[in-house]
Amino acid sequence: MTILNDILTEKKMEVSKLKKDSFIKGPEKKVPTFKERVQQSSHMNIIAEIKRASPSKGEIDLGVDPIVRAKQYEQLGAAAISVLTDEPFFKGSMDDLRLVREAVDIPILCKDFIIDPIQIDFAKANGANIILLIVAALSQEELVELYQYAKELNLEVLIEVHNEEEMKRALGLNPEIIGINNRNLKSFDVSLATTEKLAAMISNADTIIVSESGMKTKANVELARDAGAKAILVGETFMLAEDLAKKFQEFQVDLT
Ligand SMILES: O=C(O)c1ccccc1NCC(=O)[C@H](O)[C@H](O)COP(=O)(O)O
Repeated sequence: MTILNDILTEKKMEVSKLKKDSFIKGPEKKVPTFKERVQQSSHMNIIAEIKRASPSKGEIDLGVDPIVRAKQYEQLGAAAISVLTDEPFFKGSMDDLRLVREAVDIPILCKDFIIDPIQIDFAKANGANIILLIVAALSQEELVELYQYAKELNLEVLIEVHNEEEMKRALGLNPEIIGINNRNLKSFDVSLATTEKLAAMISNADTIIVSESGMKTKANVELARDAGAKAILVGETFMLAEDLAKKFQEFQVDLT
């Protein structure tokens, strides 16, 4: 059993309890799209994550105030904010996402393990602008169905891959945004070589490549940039940074 199997087992139970009619929909906020933010930026676009805990690290910052943290990320120039909404493995919640939505005016990624359209409705009702679809968690049929459903709802979709086979499946959708996750879901090892190897498979220059996980140093970010990434997704390093502003500045490398 991999951690993904464990997470998906939990997720199926969670989904069975979600009821569409019971969602309390917050007021919709008009914010720029992530794609627009990337197109207008000449430096590395940062998706800064609110991450209380993780399977690989355990507790990171259980008591983080999502409103304070989101405002800091926005002020420091984040292109988007990722909110981990999974509770059992990451100690996040949809309440976190809703609070962040009220606090900031930049796009928000609902970082969860989506296996059913009802989760997309739930994410949208709580203010998400971008949803994550993890290729490893879905059959191709499910991936296509969920992708199309999210697009119909005017959501942006970050399609996440870990290896060549998943990249081929993702490319079949001709997606606008592809996330290459550098963390091996079995071993939790992180290797930026994953971004180098998989980014080389993308021939469409308009596809926005997001290099995810394991960004610790400026050299890591430059390597991702040189491989073709226009954006990075950073959790742990920001959550544990002693000087968040300095770390942010270090990661906003020039893209030109
Ligand atoms: O972070 C984990 O331990 C993890 C384990 C299993 C599935 C997903 C996991 N993380 C989700 C993410 O993709 C990361 O939170 C995100 O890319 C940021 O990573 P990092 O900067 O290394 O915290």
